Amino acid sequence: MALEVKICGLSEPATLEAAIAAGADLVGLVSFPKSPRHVAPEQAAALASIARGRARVGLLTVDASDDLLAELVAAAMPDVLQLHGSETPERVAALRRLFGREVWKAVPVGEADDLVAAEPYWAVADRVLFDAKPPAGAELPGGNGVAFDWRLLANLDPKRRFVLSGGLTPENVGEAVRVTHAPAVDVSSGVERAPGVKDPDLIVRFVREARSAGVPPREGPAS
Ligand SMILES: O=C(O)c1ccccc1NCC(=O)[C@H](O)[C@H](O)COP(=O)(O)O
Repeated sequence: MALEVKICGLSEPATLEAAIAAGADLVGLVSFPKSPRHVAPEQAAALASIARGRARVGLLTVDASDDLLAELVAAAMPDVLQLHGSETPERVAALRRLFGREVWKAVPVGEADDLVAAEPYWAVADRVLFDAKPPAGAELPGGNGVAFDWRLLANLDPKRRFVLSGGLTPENVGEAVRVTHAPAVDVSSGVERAPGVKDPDLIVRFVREARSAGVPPREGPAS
C-alpha cells in the first residue's frame, strides 16, 4: 500500500488544482470561521466539484453541529469528515452512521500519555490523525505548523491506520515517514507562504519528498 498524501486547508481553485496536479491523494477543506483557511459551504461545494474524481475530498470541522455538518455534506459531498474538536468516540460513531462517510478523528499529541487518548477511537474512526498539541493560547486546535516528537509513534501496532500531521514540511516529511512508517501524511502550514496562502511550489516539493521517502508504510487493514 502506497503512502497517502493529503494537502489540507485549500481555499482557492488555483492551489487546489496545484495540489491535484502534484499528485495529492486527498485535498482538505476547512470549515472553522476562526481559521485563515475557512471556506463557507458554497466555496466548499465549488472546490469539491473541481476535485471530484481526481482526488478524495476531506472536510475538516471542529465540534460542528449535526445541522452544520448536514449543510456542508450536502454542499461538498466530501469523502472524508475530519473531526478536529473534542468529539467523543460515541459522537464519531454516530456521525459515521449518520453521514455514511469515512471519519477521521484528530488526536493531539505532546507526550507518550497522549496516545492513550487515541485508544477508544481506533474502533470507531476510519483513521486516527495524530497532530501536535496546539501551543498555549493558540486560536486554532490544529493547523499551527507545530510538530511533535515522531518517535512517540515508532512502536504503534503496525495494523493501526493512522495519519501523521503537525508541522510537516518539504524538508522534514521524509524523516517523519522514516521514523513513524506512517501510511498517510497531512500538511497545511508547511506548504504556505503566509497563513492561509498555499504555495504551489511548496506543494509540489512536499508531495515529491513524501513519496521519495522510500519507506514501506505500515501494512494492515484499517483499525
Ligand atoms: O488548518 C486550520 O486552520 C485548522 C483549523 C482548525 C482545526 C484544524 C485545522 N487544521 C488542521 C490541519 O490542517 C492538519 O490536519 C494538521 O493539523 C496539520 O496542520 P499543520 O501543522 O499546519 O501542517
